[in-house]
Amino acid sequence: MTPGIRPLIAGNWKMNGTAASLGELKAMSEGSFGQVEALVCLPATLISRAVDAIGDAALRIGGEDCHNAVSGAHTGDISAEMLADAGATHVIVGHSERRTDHGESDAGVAAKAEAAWRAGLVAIICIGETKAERQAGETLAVLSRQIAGSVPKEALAANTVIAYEPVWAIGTGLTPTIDDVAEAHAHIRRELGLLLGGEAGKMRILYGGSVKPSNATELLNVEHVDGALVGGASLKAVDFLGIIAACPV
Ligand SMILES: O=C[C@H](O)COP(=O)(O)O
Repeated sequence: MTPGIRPLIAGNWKMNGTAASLGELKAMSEGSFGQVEALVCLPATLISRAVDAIGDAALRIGGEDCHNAVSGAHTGDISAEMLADAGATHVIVGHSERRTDHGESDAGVAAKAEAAWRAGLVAIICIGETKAERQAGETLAVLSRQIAGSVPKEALAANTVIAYEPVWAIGTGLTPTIDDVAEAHAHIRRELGLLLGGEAGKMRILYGGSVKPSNATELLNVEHVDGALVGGASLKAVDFLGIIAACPV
């Protein structure tokens, strides 16, 4: 954790969930968050129903991706303004599954972050190396390149969160060593400093990749790990709330 930064535990339901899942979300919203900010990013089909279901609970609701345009001929896409209209407060951009499945580039991710800000949303910008890149010793260089390309230099701590997700740790049950997490997060903080100056010291850097209640405390205790982006373990209230409870604040 970074002194003075309020931790964020963010769920990402990916392509999971129907109306039948709203009960689980309601149970999450009724949990205890303490000093933690809690967010669940949902498929677009669920956002407005989720916002209605949780009422005035502190749990925030976000989207998983947005187009960079306000509106137009982009079949199947959704704009940041539409997400905001549905009640979202955050949106994930540049998740590795989007970069891989939809060929998203660093420049495209930066444009989506700017679209998020335009709509008043917080952009959660994802970066992370593949297994091949790690094995080739390129992890830090990849992170530098992704930060330079995906994080607009106007980013503020108030409207931007960085999520470091080693691609090989997502949904695999594998996590980097604590030393590797510490090295990556310290590197990200340094690179953000070069790009953003003083804002970098206030910006949240999340770790993502096989976070669960049993490993959350150890990961969140690492310097410069200011929260988590959680996939599989965010689908069940008991697991998600377990991660929040494990947060060392
Ligand atoms: O966005 C979340 C991440 O991709 C992590 O997913 P996971 O917790 O299922 O490994």
